[in-house]
Amino acid sequence: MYRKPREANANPESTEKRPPFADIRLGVWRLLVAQEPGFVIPGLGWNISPMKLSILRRAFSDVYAISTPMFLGFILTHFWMAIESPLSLYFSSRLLFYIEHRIVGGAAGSSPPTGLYWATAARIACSVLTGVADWAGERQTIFYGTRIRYHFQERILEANMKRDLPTSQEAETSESPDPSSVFVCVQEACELARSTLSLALQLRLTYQVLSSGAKNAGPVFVALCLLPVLAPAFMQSNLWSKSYIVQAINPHHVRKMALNKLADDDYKQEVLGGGLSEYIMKEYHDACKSLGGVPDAPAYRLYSLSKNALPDIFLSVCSDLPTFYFACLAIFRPAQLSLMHIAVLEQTSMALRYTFSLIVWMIATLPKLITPVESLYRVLAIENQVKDGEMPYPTEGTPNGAGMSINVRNLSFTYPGSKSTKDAINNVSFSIESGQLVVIVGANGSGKSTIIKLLNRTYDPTSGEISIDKHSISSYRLADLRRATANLAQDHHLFPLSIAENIGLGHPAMMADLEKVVECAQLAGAHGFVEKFEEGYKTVLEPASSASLSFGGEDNEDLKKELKKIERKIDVSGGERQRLVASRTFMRLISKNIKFVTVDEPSSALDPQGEYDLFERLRQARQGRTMIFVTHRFGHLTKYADLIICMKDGTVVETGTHGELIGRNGEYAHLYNVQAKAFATESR
Ligand SMILES: Nc1ncnc2c1ncn2[C@@H]1O[C@H](COP(=O)(O)OP(=O)(O)OP(=O)(O)O)[C@@H](O)[C@H]1O
Repeated sequence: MYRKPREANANPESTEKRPPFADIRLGVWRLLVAQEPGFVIPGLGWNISPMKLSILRRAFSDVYAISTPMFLGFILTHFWMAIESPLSLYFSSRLLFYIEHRIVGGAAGSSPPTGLYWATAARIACSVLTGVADWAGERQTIFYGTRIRYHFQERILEANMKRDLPTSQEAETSESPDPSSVFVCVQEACELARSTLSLALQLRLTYQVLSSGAKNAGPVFVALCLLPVLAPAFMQSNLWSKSYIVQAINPHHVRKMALNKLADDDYKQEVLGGGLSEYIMKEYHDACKSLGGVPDAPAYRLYSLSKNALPDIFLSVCSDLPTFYFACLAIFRPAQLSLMHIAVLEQTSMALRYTFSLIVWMIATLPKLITPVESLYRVLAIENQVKDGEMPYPTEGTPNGAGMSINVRNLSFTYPGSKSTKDAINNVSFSIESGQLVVIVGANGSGKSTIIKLLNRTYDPTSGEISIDKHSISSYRLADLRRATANLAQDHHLFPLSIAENIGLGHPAMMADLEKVVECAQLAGAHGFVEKFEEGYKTVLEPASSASLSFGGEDNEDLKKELKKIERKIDVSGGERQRLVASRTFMRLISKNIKFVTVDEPSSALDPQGEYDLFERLRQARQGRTMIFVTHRFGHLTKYADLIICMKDGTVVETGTHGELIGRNGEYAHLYNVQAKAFATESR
């Protein structure tokens, strides 16, 4: 059954504090309506706090700083639009006054008064200036708006680019700020100011014009014009200015929705294959029956449903009150009314109501428009969790071509927000000398990738210390460390750029050297398939979407086909993708700055030969650099390793060379034998 809005305390235990939201049941819905802090005008939804005002001030100062001349032009246009309506009204009333005087006064033979010419010229000038202001306003919205959007797009991109991974994973940074929000908000605030000024001038003028005829008619008329706009705010509940969550809680409705979804293509195979249609239809029918007519109309409509027709009748009559009032004046005080008064009444009653409703609407929406601006500024100000050091890397005196030496002591780490009760790695210690080849082995989840992430300073450890060339990793400048590191990871991505750029970005300084790019693609085994593309190395594999179909074009088959053609993407297999990413790493290895290379299982989709070749070529490209491999298929690598780190459940259980660890017959020997056995079985 439909139930009237009933507001309940969302948090029954707290009796002193205001609950953060009202909990309301409506039809099949549960509504959680935020009780927002700040100054609220009842019924109008005006809710603005000093914090929001300071954001608005900052938005204005930014918009002003982006282009002062454009800002001044923008303000001027709005100022004209504010005074235009009352000015036009004033000149219209003067014009009518002279027209009436001439027609009714019977002055047909005499020459017209100069005031008539002036009023006509002024009225025409107003119209011309309004045309100019409309044209300028439109251009300002597009060009000034675009300039402001570009400015904030760039700042957002810059902030996102600099943000480190742990900070990016915080909920606050996952919101995507809207670069248009600042201009939209400033525009709305200007329009609010403009409408308020316009309303004040309109009221003043109406009051003056009408009071000059019928005594006291001005204030009464104005009050009657505004009443129909104000009354609904106090008489009708609505959700349009409120923040709320709508949740379907009626179990029969929820089941109906779930069953309805089973018609989607995703479930086709199971539903058709399993012959489930009959069961689904029966259950759907039962759910509808159990719902028993409880309305599922949108919650906002149920919320504003009145108990009886009285408010609607009152509001309807209210909108005719100004006309009734003038009818009364015409009956009881006909001498005080003129043609001019009637014309002004006609024009102003509509204009006043429109401007006032606009203001009511804008004061309710402005705080909502400030919210995205607030979140934009918040996102721009977020500081990285991984703090930058000050020491340059490599330090003075480090021999050219020497790899990084690494010392790890009592390292522990838990991922931020992890629900696990165990550390990802716990009390890990090991040392790697400059130029060593290291292989980290261990079962799934044993902490191998986590170690790589800590060595690359993607995260900072929870406790323990990492030293690079005898100094704490956190004392070095992050940009220097990144410049000295090449990292080929398992979660690799292609950029929505050309293949040449995708590879060249490994070493941007040499990006223009296509020969080097091709050489690197050959090393990673990517050249063969890249050659086959029509556009070769210029091919863009994952282009950013650039076309869209208009709403009206949905039923135009030719347009739809054309869109498909435009959007057609060239795809590659998972293994080919891995080869392209590996090509980028070979490109990076050209740089003499690289002193540390990490290779974390980048070969899951490669065929055995591809994987073998990749590891061999990476190993050969080492040239004195320190290199760490993480891989499950380590048989062909560990025999070359200077150090094998064997991990289990987040701890290092063994370290040594292949021979030493096999001799120890522990965890490494166990993993190695499992692989060898599987291989022997496969080859039999
Ligand atoms: N982003 C993350 N958030 C929370 N926990 C994580 C995250 N990444 C990894 N873990 C957890 O940390 C532990 C170590 O994971 P890690 O990825 O380092 O293991 P691994 O040895 O590299 O595993 P695999 O061989 O499967 O790649 C695991 O228990 C894993 O569930």
